[in-house]
Amino acid sequence: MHKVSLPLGMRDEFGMQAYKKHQLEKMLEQLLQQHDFMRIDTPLLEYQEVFADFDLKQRRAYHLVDNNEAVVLRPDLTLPIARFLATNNFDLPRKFYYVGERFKIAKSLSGKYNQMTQAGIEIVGYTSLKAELECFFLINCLSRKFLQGRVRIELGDACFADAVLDSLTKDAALKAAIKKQLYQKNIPQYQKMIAPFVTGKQGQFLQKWPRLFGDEATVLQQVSQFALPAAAQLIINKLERVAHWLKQLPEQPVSLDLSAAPPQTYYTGITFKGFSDDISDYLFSGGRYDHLLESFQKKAEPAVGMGIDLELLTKVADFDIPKPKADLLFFEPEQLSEVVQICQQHPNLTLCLERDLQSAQQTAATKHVKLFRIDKEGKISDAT
Ligand SMILES: N[C@@H](Cc1c[nH]c[nH+]1)C(=O)O
Repeated sequence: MHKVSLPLGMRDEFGMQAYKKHQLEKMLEQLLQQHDFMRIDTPLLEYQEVFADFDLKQRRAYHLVDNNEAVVLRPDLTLPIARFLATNNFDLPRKFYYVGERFKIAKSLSGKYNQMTQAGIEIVGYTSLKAELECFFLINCLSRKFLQGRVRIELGDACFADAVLDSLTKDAALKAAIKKQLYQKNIPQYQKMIAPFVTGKQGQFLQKWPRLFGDEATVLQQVSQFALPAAAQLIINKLERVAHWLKQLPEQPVSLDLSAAPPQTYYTGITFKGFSDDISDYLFSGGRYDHLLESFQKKAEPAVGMGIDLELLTKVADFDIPKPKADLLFFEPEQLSEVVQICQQHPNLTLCLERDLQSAQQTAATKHVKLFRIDKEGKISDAT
């Protein structure tokens, strides 16, 4: 007998949950098509090199070998799209979307699956913050449509930490170590590392930094008390402007987090996450990545994108799932041509496969639907 269990982190999807995810995908696709996004499907398997510059937790990717070349099951969908853009001569700017599987070996006992369906968008070729605003506009649409407007948008900036730390030291290793402790909110270690700087100009800010997250107005008020290095202050000004624009969206809570790690190492500007306070993981995550295409081609292209966790959205989305309830058509095998005609005329009929009429009637009663049969003239009559 063969094994019936699945490899760790894998699952079968079926029934209502699978159907709901598919419906959600269709609705999402409709929204994105309406907003002029073009679909891209890239393969599941890519050369390992595609992900190499950005690590992307390669230790947690599925590594395979194809003709002596190292390949991986894609752990991210943005890098394959960057690879795709570098090899196809598209006129830019342009907006793309995708829906597909990504594979990442989850930490053991985390309860997470290793294969997840992710949807996402990539807006390529725009330097303006309007590209970020389109992401927020879409999050807001989806939040109101599926989550009663409960999605909070949290803003950050991938360059903020460096803008602060560059004013303290040139020591790259020290900067990396401070960031690591800050991002992990490992306060005792963080305090130890910033100790040499607390009497300096940024001292008070450094002490407060790990707690600078939460409602945007509160964080902006707190941060306004510090004299930040010029580069960091410019980022704060930008975040303040964006937060102000964002608040024009209906039912849209906004937060700031100045002490979180950027969700991906390829981000170069504003980063954001969308989550609902009653769910621990985030549903949306994205940012600007103006240098990513340089890994694949000579020319850099400005770009902004976001991933949408379709699994989580399926779990928490609240919407009426259209579930057609079809009546049954009982037929004899020699009536197949009549079946075709009748089904064309009555699209709400589905084939009843029971051998005899009595079993068909029982099935119809159990399913609470009507039963029809085909008479000698090829007409349908009620046989419930
Ligand atoms: N690929 C990113 C999301 C994203 C899309 N575009 C830009 N960022 C992620 O999985 O977190």
